[in-house]
Amino acid sequence: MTMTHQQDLKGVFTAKDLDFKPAGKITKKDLNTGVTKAEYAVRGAIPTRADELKEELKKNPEVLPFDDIINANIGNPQQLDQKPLTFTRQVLAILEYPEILRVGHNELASLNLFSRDALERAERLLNDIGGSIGAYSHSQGVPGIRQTVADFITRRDGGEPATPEDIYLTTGASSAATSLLSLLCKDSQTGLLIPIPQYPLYTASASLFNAQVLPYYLDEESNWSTNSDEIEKVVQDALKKQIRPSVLIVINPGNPTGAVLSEETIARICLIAAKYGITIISDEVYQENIFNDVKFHSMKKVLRKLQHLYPGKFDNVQLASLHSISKGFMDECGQRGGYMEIIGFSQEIRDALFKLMSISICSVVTGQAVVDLMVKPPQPGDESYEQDHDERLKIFHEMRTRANLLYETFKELEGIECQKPQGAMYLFPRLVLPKKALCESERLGIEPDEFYCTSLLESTGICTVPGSGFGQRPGTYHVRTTFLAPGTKWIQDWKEFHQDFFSKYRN
Ligand SMILES: Cc1ncc(COP(=O)(O)O)c(C=O)c1O
Repeated sequence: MTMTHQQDLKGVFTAKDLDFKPAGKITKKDLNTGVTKAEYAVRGAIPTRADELKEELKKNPEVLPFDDIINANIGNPQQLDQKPLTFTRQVLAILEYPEILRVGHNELASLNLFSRDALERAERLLNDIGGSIGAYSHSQGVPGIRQTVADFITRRDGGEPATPEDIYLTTGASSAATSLLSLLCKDSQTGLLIPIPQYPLYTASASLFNAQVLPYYLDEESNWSTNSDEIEKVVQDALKKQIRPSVLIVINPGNPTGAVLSEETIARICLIAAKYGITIISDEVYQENIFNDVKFHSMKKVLRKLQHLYPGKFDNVQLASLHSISKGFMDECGQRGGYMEIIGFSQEIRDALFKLMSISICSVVTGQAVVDLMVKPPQPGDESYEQDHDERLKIFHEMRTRANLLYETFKELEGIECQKPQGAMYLFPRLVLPKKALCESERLGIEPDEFYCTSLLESTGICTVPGSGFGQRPGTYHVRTTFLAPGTKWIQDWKEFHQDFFSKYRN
């Protein structure tokens, strides 16, 4: 503030006005306890330490036993040098600066900077959006983009129709999930059935919205499968304790497990939802990340099949399914885009959801455009098709090769047991740690898997997340790693670390 400005306020208060002791600052105790209780390990203590080490590497590289931090803690492929799809970025460049179009299609195409189909898509999107990505859109999202999403879902689900009225474009799947949960968590007796292990967005949201977590455990021995009998038992136990099992969260393909649900398992999940009136949130953000001859079945497709097969029985099932531009082949995590499809809800619930979504006006409009590009990539015959197809194939092969290499490496090692990769971007191996390592972690006052992950980070720069951040059966320990980091040296470094760790702590 300049002197003149300070002087403007001189004399505004009397001495009596200023005769008070300044009040203190707010403290943690004044906050929403839901926020204080919530935990999100993907960006927790170990990644925070990795950030400190990254700074240390810049200042004193010689004091650390590694040259780089490998961020295997979060599914963030472009942070790890994955190239964005060219078609996506060409369209976005024009959306950001439509003046480029004034140069003319032929001239732009001859520069080899923009393909003709990118120019056409950008024009169509600008038209649908209403001219500028800098303007708010409809609260459900741009109608033309919702139509593209509905067409995609219809194709994906073998012709089962989807409509733009059921689609919301969202600022990523996270915001779709938190909006839905803020609507559905009525009070502290609301129960959320959450798979364990799970992506911690869901337990953190349960804390934020003061709901009860009703954990259902996935079966590690059968490649982290979902057991519907286990879910039904959790439902019945909750009811006995006067907790309403209101929402069933399914993550398919799973994070952190990578497990992909069979059609039969999905049908059994729908049966529980139909029987007990539980809303399903099906998080399907990894639907394109499928490896090793496994097939993805959407919750919506299976539900529709059941509705045709057993008229009347499944008509009241309420489902919200989520998708995101952060995963698959787009991997545009930073652009923040996604969609949810809501089906089976009554008009009054749809109205309430619309009101809730309209409070935050609309989702990021460039993110909405990327959703359009995700669900409608270049097709054979389009100028970009070959290049786009090759770029996708490269991403797919690199991820699958590294997933399999990491899995094979873990298989060779003692004290680490890993299920075969099926989908998503992660492996979640179990650590069977020697007693001496357990004692050492106890002495340090940390969980054994946290001890392992911390030691891995400090020795190699590889940043992972301990299983405790995702939930695990008591007495078991895991580590979650992505298989996104480029190259294979880090896998070799991990192997050597693991062997040294076991030599040091072997009983
Ligand atoms: C299962 C799952 N759902 C949702 C998200 C968040 O997605 P978005 O970036 O679209 O918010 C993630 C991110 O890793 C995830 O693993």
